[in-house]
Amino acid sequence: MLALGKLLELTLAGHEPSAKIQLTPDGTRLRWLDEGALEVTPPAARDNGLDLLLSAGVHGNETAPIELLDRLLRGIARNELHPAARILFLFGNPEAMRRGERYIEQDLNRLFSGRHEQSSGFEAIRACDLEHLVATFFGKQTGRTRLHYDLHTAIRGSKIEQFALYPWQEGRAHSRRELERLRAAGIEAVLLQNKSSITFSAYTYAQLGAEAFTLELGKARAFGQNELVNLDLLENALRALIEGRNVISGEPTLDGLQLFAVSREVIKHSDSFRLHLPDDIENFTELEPGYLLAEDIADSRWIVEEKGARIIFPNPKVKNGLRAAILIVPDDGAGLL
Ligand SMILES: O=C(O)CCC(=O)N[C@@H](CCC(=O)O)C(=O)O
Ligand SMILES: [Zn+2]
Repeated sequence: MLALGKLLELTLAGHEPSAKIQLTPDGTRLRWLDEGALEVTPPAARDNGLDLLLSAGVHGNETAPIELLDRLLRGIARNELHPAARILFLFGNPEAMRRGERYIEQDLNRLFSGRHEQSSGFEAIRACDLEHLVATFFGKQTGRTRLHYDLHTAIRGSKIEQFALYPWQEGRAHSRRELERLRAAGIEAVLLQNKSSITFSAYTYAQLGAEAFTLELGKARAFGQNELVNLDLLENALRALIEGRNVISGEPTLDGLQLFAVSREVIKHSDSFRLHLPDDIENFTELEPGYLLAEDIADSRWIVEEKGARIIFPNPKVKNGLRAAILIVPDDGAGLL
């Protein structure tokens, strides 16, 4: 196998490869760009016009998706997988991956769309570098298709194990076709955002015009301990996308895909913030109207008013000013294009 196919090994060891460019026997070019960043270019005759960004490790302890990208890249480097798409493989936070932690100084996934400029330190520099790498990858060419999957796992268990978050941009409708593709890849639910955000997928969606998603793929576990999460459907779908094969067999459908909209983001404003949920509560747990969800400084209270409300990503330990939970409600998909 080509040495550049071992991007994960190189990244975990903190090694820069001596040969930055390598070619597979079928003419696919691998180019190492930076720590944790590798570009794959198919031979011109096979290029189908898709620019595919696959990222994982934006949170360093979310290893199942890191292992998934490692398998895909090794498949390409072994000449077993024959790309028709241009691909950028990214491991977001190499230092956090080496330490097996979510982040080192601050959450990298809250530093995009320029937010890194208001900050300093390790993750702020990396967010800036990632924005440049991605903007360069997508380039200025028109007529190509831009797609980004930012792969994550969640801190806690979930009533719906594999789900996606679909960013938002003023005047732009969410795509039914992209949701059909996700459904075929084993994604069980999609949360449609309704305001801008500072996450990685929100950046590529709103600033670079890509179709972009954060995918949540089970619970975060250490390297080698991910046998409980079955990513076979997603892996098959990604292999098909890479090779330019149709992912969806038969009539595309959204049947079985649950849609949700954000009702409210719960923001932690101070150290007095208290979240009134059991520690082991699962994502997508329903909360009854009238439930006192959280309290914060100056007697502010978060009370559930929405019918059918569910909670995701409850985390009272986030830094002040950041999202400590999301309240979501079922969506009928009427706004899809
Ligand atoms: O389990 C949790 O509490 C967090 C899981 C996680 O890292 N989720 C992403 C979602 C990004 C998005 O909103 O698109 C995050 O919080 O960064
Ligand atoms: Zn994550």
